[in-house]
Amino acid sequence: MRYAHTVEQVRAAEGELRQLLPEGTLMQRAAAGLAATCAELLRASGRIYGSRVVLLVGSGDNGADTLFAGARLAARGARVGAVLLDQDRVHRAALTAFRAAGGVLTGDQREGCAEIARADLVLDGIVGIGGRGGLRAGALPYLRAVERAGVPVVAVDLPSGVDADTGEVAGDAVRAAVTVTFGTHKPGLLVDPGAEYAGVVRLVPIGIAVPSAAVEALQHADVAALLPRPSGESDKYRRGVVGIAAGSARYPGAAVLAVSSALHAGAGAVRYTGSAAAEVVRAHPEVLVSDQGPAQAGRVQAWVVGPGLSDGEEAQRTLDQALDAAVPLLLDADALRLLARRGPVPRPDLLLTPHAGEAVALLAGAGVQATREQVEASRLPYARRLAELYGCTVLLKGSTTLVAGPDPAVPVRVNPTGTPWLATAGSGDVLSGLAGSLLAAGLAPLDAGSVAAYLHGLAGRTASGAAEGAPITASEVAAALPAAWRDVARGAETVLSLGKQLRIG
Ligand SMILES: NC(=O)C1=CN([C@@H]2O[C@H](COP(=O)(O)OP(=O)(O)OC[C@H]3O[C@@H](n4cnc5c(N)ncnc54)[C@H](O)[C@@H]3O)[C@@H](O)[C@H]2O)[C@@H](O)CC1
Ligand SMILES: [K+]
Repeated sequence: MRYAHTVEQVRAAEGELRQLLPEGTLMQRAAAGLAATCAELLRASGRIYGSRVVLLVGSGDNGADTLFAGARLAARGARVGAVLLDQDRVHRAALTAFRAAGGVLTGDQREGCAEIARADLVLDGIVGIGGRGGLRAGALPYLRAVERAGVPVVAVDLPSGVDADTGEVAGDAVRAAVTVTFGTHKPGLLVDPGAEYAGVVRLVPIGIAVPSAAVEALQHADVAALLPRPSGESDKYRRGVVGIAAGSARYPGAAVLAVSSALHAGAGAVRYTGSAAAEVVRAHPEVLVSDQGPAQAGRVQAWVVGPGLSDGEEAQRTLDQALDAAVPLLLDADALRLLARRGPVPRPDLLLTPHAGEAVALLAGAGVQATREQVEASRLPYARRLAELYGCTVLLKGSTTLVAGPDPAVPVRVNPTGTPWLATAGSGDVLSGLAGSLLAAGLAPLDAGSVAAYLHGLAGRTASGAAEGAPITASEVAAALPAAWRDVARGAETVLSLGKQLRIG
C-alpha cells in the first residue's frame, strides 16, 4: 500500500521525532535522498561533474532542504547556482553549507533566468508543506524561464503551488518531471490536478512514524490479496452471483459491456434483467436473463443498476426493487440521476460510481450546489463529502479515480493505474460490471470499488499498448481484464506511480 498523510499529521510526527534526534538530522536525511535522486537523473543524461543545476530557493525549510542538496551536488562537481526568492529570509546554515561546497548565488532576475536556460536540471524548493495559496509573483518569471527552456524539474517534497492536502491548484504551479517527497506521500501528490504536476513520485524515508493515512493507493500485492479465488468446494453461488439491471432499447450496448466485464471479474454467474436480454444472450450465452426486474430475477449476491438504463418509470421501478433487495448494490449512470431525485438512502452496502457530472447531480440531491469544474478541481473533498452525505461508498471517476467510504477516519483510496485512453464510451459500464462482480464475490464496497478501478486501469493500459498507447474501445478493455487479473495474481513486481512506471536511471 502507498500511504499519504496530511500536513497536520506530518508535522505532528516530525515534531515527536525531532525531539529525539540531533538538530538538523531530518533535514539532512531529506537532502541526502533528494541529492541522490538528482544525481541519478544527471548521470542518466550524461554525468554529474560539470552538469548545470539551478535551485529555486524559498524562505522556509523547503528551500533549506534544496540548498543542502545543492551543496551535495556541488561537492560532486556539479555547477550549482541558487536563486534566492527572498534575500532576507533564507536558512543561514543551509546557505553557508551551500557556499562552502562551491555553490554560487545567481545575480538579478535576468541572470537567474539565463542560468535556467542553460541548466540540465532545476530544483523547485520554493515552498513545501508550508505553502499557502497560489505561487507568489516573484517566482513566476523563473517558472516561465523553466517552461521556455524545457528543463526538467525535480520538485522538493511537492511541486510548489499544489495544495499538499487536497491536490488543488490555485493559479500557477510548478510542473515537475520527478517529485522527491519526504517521510510519507502527501494526498496532493496522488490526486489530480496536483498529481498531474508531480510527475514520477519518489519517497525518501526520513524515519517518521505517521498514524493512519488520509489517503492510500493500492499496489499489486494489495490487490492480489483481495482478489476472490475459487476453492475446491466452490460452486457458482459460493463464488457469488451478480445481477445486472442495465441497458434499454436505446442503449443495449451498455448492458452487454457491463455483463461482459462482470463475467470476467470473479463472480460465479451473471443474471441479467432488462430490455436488452436478446443482445446479452447473443454476446454471452452463459448469462441467465429475464425481463421481469430485480424482484423476479432470482437469487443474487449483489446488484448493479444503471448503465444505459434510461430514466423513465420502468427504470425507477427497477431501482426501487434493487433498493428493496437485501444485497449490496452498485448504482451507476442513470440510476445515480434517479437516486439524486430521491436523495440519500441510508445503505452502508451501497456503492455509487459517479463521474463529476453525476456527482454534481448527487450533491444537488443532498442540498449541496456545486459545478462540474469545482468537483474536478477539488476531487478529494467532494468525494469525501458525497460519501458522508449519502452514508455509503462513493467511487468518483475521472483523471484520478477516488473511492471514499462513509467513515471519515478510513483513508480514501486513490487509484494508481489507468491511461487517458480509458476516457471512451462504455468504459464506465465496464467498470460497474467489474465492481458489481467483486461485490457479489464478497468484497466490501471500498475494496470492490478500488480493486475494480485498479484492474480497469491496468486492463486499459494492456489494451492500449506500450509507451504512450493507442485508442481503445470499452469492449477491448473488458477483453483485457483476464490479462490484468493474471498480472496482479502473479504478483508481478511493478512499481506503479499514477499510471507511470518509475524508471529513473
Ligand atoms: N518539518 C520537518 O521536520 C521537516 C521538513 N522538511 C522540509 O520542510 C518543509 C516545510 O518547511 P516550512 O514549514 O518552513 O515551510 P515551507 O518551506 O514549505 O514554506 C514556508 C515558507 O514559505 C513562505 N510561503 C508560504 N506560502 C507561500 C507561497 N504561496 N509562495 C511563496 N512563499 C510562500 C512562508 O512565508 C514561509 O516562509 C517541507 O516541505 C520539507 O521540504 C524536511 O527538511 C524534512 C523535515
Ligand atoms: K517545492
